Amino acid sequence: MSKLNGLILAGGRSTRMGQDKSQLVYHGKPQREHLTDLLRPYCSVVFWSVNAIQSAELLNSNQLRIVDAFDITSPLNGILSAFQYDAEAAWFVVACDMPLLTGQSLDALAKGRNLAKMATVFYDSDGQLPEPLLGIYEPAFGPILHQAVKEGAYSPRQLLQQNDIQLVAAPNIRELTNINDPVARAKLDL
Ligand SMILES: Nc1nc2c(ncn2[C@@H]2O[C@H](COP(=O)(O)OP(=O)(O)OP(=O)(O)O)[C@@H](O)[C@H]2O)c(=O)[nH]1
Repeated sequence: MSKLNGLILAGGRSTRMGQDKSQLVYHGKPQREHLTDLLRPYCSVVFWSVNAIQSAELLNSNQLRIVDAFDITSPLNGILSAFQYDAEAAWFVVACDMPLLTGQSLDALAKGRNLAKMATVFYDSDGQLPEPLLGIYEPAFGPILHQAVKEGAYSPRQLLQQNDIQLVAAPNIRELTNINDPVARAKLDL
């Protein structure tokens, strides 16, 4: 079995929130740190997937990070850069903007993992489509992703729909809620 690395997707522009979503505090520490703690039991190492600006801000920190290596603004940049960093690892990917996430969901994904498929992900809240930004991506997904990005296909959901993946029912679909703007954040009971 290939080693499983963690990847916190933190490199988005957070335009709607107006501040870096990965640094918002919901559980006593910045979300990117909180998620690192949650992922650690499943992974040999956990990296933050960051853009160039964030990476420069972290210059004096020893935080493990992978800087976006491609000229696109998309979560796929982060995942592809991770495969470029280590093509033989599998990557347990978690978006930084799911503050309700707990180990319950991560456990369900880890237990539902199918090594013969390219990825193991949950159905999204409609129970129909795959939720791409929380999942385990096997090494076989790397070349597929590379090709897709080369062709300008940047929709992670579409990419999953076109490939052989393992879909798992989320134990608590609420945990997959994205919080993208201050209004949604204010409504959260955390
Ligand atoms: N590494 C990396 N992560 C990204 C990139 N774009 C989005 N993400 C991450 O993917 C997840 C979902 O991001 P979105 O909500 O689609 O985009 P966003 O840039 O964070 O927010 P908006 O600017 O408001 O759309 C978050 O965890 C982001 O940090 C990117 O270009 N690089």
